[in-house]
Amino acid sequence: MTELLQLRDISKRFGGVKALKGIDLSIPEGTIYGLIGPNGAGKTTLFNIITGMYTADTGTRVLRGQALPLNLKPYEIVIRGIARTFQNIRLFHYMSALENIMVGCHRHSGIGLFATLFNTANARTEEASIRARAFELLDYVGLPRSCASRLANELSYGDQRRLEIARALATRPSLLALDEPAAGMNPTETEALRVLLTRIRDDGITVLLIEHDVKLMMSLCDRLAVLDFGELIAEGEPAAIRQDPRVIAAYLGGEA
Ligand SMILES: Nc1ncnc2c1ncn2[C@@H]1O[C@H](COP(=O)(O)OP(=O)(O)OP(=O)(O)O)[C@@H](O)[C@H]1O
Repeated sequence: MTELLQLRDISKRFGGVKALKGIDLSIPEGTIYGLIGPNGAGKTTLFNIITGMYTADTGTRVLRGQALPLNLKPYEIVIRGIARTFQNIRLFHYMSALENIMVGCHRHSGIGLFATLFNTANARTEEASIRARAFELLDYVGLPRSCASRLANELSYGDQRRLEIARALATRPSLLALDEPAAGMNPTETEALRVLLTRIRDDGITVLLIEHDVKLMMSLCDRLAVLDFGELIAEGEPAAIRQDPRVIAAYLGGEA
């Protein structure tokens, strides 16, 4: 399996708290990869380092063989191919669903300020192709066309989560990073999420997620990394993780 993202010796300290202690991790291309562990284990910190929200104190990140310097800003990480969603949905609430997706598509737009301001023929053609791509993504994540013109904050919770995924996909990432995507979802929405994430993986986009729903993670993920007190205590396929004594002691208890 080809490695998409390699992390080496990633550490992060907040004052006296060692949130991450020299994490080595490789995410293989074409997998759904899960981060699990008890509260305070360091999952969010690692996720935020991968997506550029936090700067690690030590370590290296390599995406498809290209170094991602630790001081890159979140938007620079997006440009290099890692897009994310947030635990607390962060859509542009007073823009339509379609416009939210179009914002993501603009990262690939080659049209400059002059063309945009003067609405040149090139700008109009580009705008039309961005709109068409946004409609494709709306369909892809399973949102009905009737959602396109509705304000993002008028959509149901599950649909807003789908819209966030569509906006992230619009940046054409090689790694889609999802922070607790099933939080607050009902069982029907969770099942639909599982189908969508499997499809995204099958279409060639690697998926990284943090999620507290252990049953979902065990059945959805191809591989899991387990953190505890800032250390990686286990890594592998769910079947092996479920039986790992350290994981059972630290996290799974009777849940596996
Ligand atoms: N911004 C911060 N400032 C200070 N301490 C922090 C900060 N972020 C995280 N920590 C501390 O770092 C440790 C790891 O926290 P982190 O949020 O990464 O864990 P987590 O595994 O995501 O937990 P949870 O499942 O509860 O979200 C904890 O001790 C936490 O209190």
